[in-house]
Amino acid sequence: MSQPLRAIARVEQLSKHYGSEQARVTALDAVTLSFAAGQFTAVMGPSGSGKSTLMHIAAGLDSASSGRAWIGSTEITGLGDDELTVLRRREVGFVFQSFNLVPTLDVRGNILLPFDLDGRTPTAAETAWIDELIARLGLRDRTAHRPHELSGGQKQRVAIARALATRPTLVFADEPTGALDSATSRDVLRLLQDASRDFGQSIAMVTHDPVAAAHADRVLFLADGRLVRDSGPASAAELSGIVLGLEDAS
Ligand SMILES: Nc1ncnc2c1ncn2[C@@H]1O[C@H](COP(=O)(O)OP(=O)(O)OP(=O)(O)O)[C@@H](O)[C@H]1O
Repeated sequence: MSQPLRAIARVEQLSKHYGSEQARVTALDAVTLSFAAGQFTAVMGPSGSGKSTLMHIAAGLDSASSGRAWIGSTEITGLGDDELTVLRRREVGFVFQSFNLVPTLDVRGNILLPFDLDGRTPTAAETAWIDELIARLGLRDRTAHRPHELSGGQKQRVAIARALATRPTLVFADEPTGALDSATSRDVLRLLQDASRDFGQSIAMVTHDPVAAAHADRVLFLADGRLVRDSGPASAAELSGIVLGLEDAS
């Protein structure tokens, strides 16, 4: 019998509300789920279903209205800012929809930022890995450019390289292929697959794209702030059918 997979991140009865009484929006409604260690998990669902909110709270970047969240065995709900920052810096990579690049740093400087923030320089092996990331993401001739000199897709690739640079245990990626053409998307998805298959990293990826989600080992579906389906690997056509059904129902 196979062993149950260990959870690398977990939320329990997680709710998030925005606004006050009359204008109250429930972004997450008592969601309980876990991301398994070493797995590539995609999160899909209609626009406004709570995907980004879930990722932000699970990564310790936003607070919950109620419920609990863990990274590994550490409960992050209620953790102080300093402890949370150290945990995130050591264990978590995040690709934001807005890329969040530092405008004054060039591409290499942005990719090296997690090391700088942790007060250390990369080892020789880490430098080799960063060079490989730069090559695989097609950024070799852009390393000395600053973000304002890059296209949207190039900025997104820098954000992905930065998130993977320290080989964090857990990577949260919010629409990591949203600004990319289909060939570059495929390269990024392969990189994420390799991160989980070859290096045991856990990937949680929000996407609207069934072709992207078809690269995952597992696909979670949110609708109206609730987890409504938990699927194993599936084809783009199957995932597309599920998403259309959820959109029709909402
Ligand atoms: N800061 C905020 N203030 C008020 N409402 C918010 C805020 N952030 C998100 N929401 C609301 O919470 C709900 C969930 O938003 P969220 O961004 O998590 O959805 P999503 O599934 O990621 O959407 P999309 O696919 O369009 O990116 C939406 O109704 C949104 O309008």
